Amino acid sequence: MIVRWTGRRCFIGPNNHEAITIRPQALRIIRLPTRHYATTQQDAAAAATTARTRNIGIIAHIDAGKTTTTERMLYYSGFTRRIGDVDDGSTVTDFLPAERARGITIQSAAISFSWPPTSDKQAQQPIPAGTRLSSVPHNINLIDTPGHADFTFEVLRSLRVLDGAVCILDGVAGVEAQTEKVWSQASAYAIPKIIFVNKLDRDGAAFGKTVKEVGSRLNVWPAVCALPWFTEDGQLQGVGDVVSLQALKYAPGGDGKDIEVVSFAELQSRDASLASELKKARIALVELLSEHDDEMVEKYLEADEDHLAILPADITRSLRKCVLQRPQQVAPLFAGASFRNVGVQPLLDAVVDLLPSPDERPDSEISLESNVKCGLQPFLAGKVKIEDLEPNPKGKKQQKKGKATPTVQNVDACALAFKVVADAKRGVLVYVRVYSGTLSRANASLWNTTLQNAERSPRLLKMYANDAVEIDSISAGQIGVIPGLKFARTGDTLISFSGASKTGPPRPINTMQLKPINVPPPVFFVGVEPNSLSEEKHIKESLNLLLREDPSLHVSIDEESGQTHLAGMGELHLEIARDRLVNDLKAKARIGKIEIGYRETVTMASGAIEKIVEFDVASKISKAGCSIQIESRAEESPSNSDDMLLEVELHDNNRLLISSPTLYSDGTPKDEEQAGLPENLPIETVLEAFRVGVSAALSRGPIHRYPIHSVDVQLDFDHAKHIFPTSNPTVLAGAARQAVQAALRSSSALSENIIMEPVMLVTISVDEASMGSVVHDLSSSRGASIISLESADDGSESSSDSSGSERLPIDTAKIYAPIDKFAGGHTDKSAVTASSNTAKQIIARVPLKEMVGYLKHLRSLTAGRGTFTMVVDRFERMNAQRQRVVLSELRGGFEF
Ligand SMILES: Nc1nc2c(ncn2[C@@H]2O[C@H](COP(=O)(O)OP(=O)(O)OP(=O)(O)O)[C@@H](O)[C@H]2O)c(=O)[nH]1
Repeated sequence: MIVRWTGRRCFIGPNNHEAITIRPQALRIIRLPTRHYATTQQDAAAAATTARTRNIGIIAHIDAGKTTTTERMLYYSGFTRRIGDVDDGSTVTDFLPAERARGITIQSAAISFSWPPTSDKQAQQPIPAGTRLSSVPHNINLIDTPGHADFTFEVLRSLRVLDGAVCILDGVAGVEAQTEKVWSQASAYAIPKIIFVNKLDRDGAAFGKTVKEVGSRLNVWPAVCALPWFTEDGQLQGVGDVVSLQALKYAPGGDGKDIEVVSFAELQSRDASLASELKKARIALVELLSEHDDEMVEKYLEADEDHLAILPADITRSLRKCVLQRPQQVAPLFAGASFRNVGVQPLLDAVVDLLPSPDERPDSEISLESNVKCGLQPFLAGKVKIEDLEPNPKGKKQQKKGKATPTVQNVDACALAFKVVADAKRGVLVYVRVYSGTLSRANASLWNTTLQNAERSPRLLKMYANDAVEIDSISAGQIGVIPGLKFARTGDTLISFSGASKTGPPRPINTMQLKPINVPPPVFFVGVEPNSLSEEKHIKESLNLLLREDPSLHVSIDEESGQTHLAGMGELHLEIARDRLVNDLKAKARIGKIEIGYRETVTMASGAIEKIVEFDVASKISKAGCSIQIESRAEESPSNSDDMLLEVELHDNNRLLISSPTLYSDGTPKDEEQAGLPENLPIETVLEAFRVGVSAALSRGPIHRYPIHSVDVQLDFDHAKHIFPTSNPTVLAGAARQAVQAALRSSSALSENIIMEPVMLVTISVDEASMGSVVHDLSSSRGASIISLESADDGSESSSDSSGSERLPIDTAKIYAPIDKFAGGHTDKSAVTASSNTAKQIIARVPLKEMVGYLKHLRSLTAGRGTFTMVVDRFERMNAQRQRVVLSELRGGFEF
């Protein structure tokens, strides 16, 4: 049977008899009712829409083919009329100029399309029981994630909102270092994953070896669902479908829409070797599923123990079940070559058939009052009682027990801003994922629970890469865009609340936050200097925008020198930020050399330093004060004093402890005779102003101007003595800042060896032959401490997953993998295993300074084959000699 995908989708039923055709898809505008006024019918439509939604991401090592595969997905779904090409910069998803210029994905692009192509109406109908999911249209929200290590935060940010992921592997390189890293990050978020082995058209592609590596390096059982189908001379011509027992032959050189479907019977006469391999693969698949799903055992017995007789629909159902198991132990694996347009439609079917819809995902965790955790759904259902939420504030009168949280039913929607982009045409766009309720245009007021401010969102959009369509609402489980927000940053929680006052919803609803993403500390920085004074304002605004887009960047301003530092997680990260600042946001500034972000610390306590300061603002004198003591950070938590009002973690492992002998934690005076705080200064405002002042002072050390690391700051204030009728947040912050600066000067003068350097945890993948020279270089010339040396394929390390349970390594001998006939002579199974055993992994702790420019060096030591990933492990104090060397070198830095 020959099928042509020409904007009409043809589905092949389990027995290859049925063919259903569906009209070509138009850009779909989903109009959903708001939750409040929804009728039962509308609710049913919303539920059907959620069931037909897949929020997925593509994860992989750099250059594995994520963007190339995405372009095919858009093309086959009818979203684009031609296939974009990474190599000539015409892709839909890499739309930033910097991305197109470099051919890499930097900022994840969120994009929606339908698979299979559809009209609006169909997507809101419930799916009849027993129907193959991929035979009815689904709305796929796809987030293309970057593969470069410098953009780990971008990857985490998008993983946070995904319900499932496609992991793309390069069929020549196999499982690479970055793949392992992203895979384990996705596992930590319990994200179900399927695998696509790409680039099987390339010389040296080794499908079987890659399958084995999935088991050994990703510690998951590969369920081989597709096999590459080669011509006799080794050209990739299609794929064998292990589930449906048929083969798909793609027209050579075509756009991948002309597919010949070859039944198993026919295949036996046309290509007996593929037919026989399909049979082996089917047996292996049924055996594997039977080990993880009891129903598959029943189906096997019902089929008279004939692996081939089990219905494809039953196998698909079992695969789906295994994918959704937590922890995931089985990963369905598909094959193809996106660039040659082979194997992408079966992958799209798998996305719909095997990955979960939003309502199949576990409930989201929220935090309230910054330190109480509970599930979002029980909280919104009013099932969480106040006494469960109160963190038992010190010195505070107890709340009445047993009272249900007030007015949770007024929360119309709760959403996470997972990406902020400054679009040249449309201004600032905030990408959100809605976790409960419906964000609606009609209810345009939003409360940002992270920033504690209100914003208006009169318009909502659905993004199709860089095209936007206006919509009325975004319902739970959906991804959409709010244009025009002034403050919201990536990672903020936004809620829509009926009847919110000017100061937002009542407590604790106003503090409710979806689990934030941990931002790793920045380890490189550059100086940013405006070309002229008149440019200062524009540069400040542009930097603010960059920070809203990417919270893994940090900006700090040295009060004394006026110098601005932009800090980031890697050289490429800062290079891209610089491009964005200078080229896209047109900031006229001189950007300095990239330097390592060292830190300063103190080893001697400062003694208490009291400051009372006066500020003259617009001819009005305002006055405030406090007392500060600084010491090296203690391991243990401070003792539970009655005076303690706040304990808060600041950047760089610093901790702030605020105490007052005169106030309760709710701001009322302990002495009832005494006047309380001025009306304009509620306790939250006072504490926040002190926090802001302390953080600002810690961003520059007194000796070397590096940020301060690992100190405890004890701030004491007596409201009768330190807070005046003229006090305001600015002067309170100023008092705290000046007191911290004085305390730092006093203790730094007494401390020694106060510079700390970033030390990285580095994972290097090399082949056995180069391992000796790489280890020697690391330990003799780079001050590394080697943590472990292991074969990357021996599975000698067990891994843990999101549930925290340790999993045993997988025995690769038990993994089914076909023989790689065309992979450079690996013609038998033992060769596959032997070759895969030669990959070695070195894990070491190395100072960042020694890793600058390391990739080039590693390549020269390993004949170009070595790769590595690194993450910040910790900051360590340098010994006196190393500190001297570093300080003497610090005049320089290094050039881009
Ligand atoms: N031969 C062959 N080349 C491919 C295939 N898929 C992708 N490529 C090429 O591999 C290179 C990288 O592809 P991309 O799609 O940009 O990879 P990516 O994973 O998106 O890369 P980043 O965005 O940088 O992370 C490009 O030159 C593609 O043309 C394939 O199936 N076969």
